Amino acid sequence: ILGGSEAQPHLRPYMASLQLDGQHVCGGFLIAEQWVLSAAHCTEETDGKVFQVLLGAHSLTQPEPHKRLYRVRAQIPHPGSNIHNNKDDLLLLQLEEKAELNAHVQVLPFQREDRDVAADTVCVVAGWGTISHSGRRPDKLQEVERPVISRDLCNERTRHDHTITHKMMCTDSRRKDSCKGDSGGPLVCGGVAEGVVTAGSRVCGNYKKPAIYTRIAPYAAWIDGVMAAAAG
Ligand SMILES: NCc1cccc(NC(=O)c2cccc3[nH]c(C(N)=O)cc23)c1
Repeated sequence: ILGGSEAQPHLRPYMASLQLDGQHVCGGFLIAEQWVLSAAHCTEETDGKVFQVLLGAHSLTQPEPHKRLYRVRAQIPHPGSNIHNNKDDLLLLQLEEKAELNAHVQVLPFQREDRDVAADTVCVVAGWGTISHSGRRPDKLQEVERPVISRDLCNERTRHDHTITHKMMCTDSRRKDSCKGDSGGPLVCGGVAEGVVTAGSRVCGNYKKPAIYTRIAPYAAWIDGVMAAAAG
């Protein structure tokens, strides 16, 4: 997160850190007791290794009550996701067991009504991604408020040049922005997850390249279907 501030500890108890060998790789968030939603691009460069999911954390390194690393039973990328574009950039992770819910570990509801969030709506994005252009990584969860911008503005030739579909949304990226390692985290508007951070053009903090999020509502049926099928 560029230009943000340290989150109030455990005020975002849905936040997950997707880790490999104890290293934070991507964000994610708890959508059900045994399920985390993140971004499919997060599995690139992991050469087939399975993530572990850290829940209940504020600091990545310090011991904290209710902080717990969960093994992942299954990682299910959206079938339409691919390495060449940002389409369908969603990843479902089934935890080995149900997460123990408490004040520090909670589910975040996601938007099910497929209607665009109005431009200028101020939303919040949080994560343990880089906090500087030089790639400095934080120990503690960061957050930043960002206004939604219209798809038309985001699709302008000098911005994302008509690559933003109705299943994506954008926020202004002038100075304050999501960045490397924030992918997979939720864009929260009015207490509801409306989008999932996607790396998009990978650029951070440049107003000419607004941040891109995968809208969740268009995928509600896919998410429900995967969870129901796995429940058996
Ligand atoms: N503001 C939008 C936004 C949201 C989330 C992430 C990103 N930017 C990256 O993720 C990124 C940035 C720089 C070099 C990079 N190399 C790689 C990589 N996978 O090799 C990713 C990146 C941007």
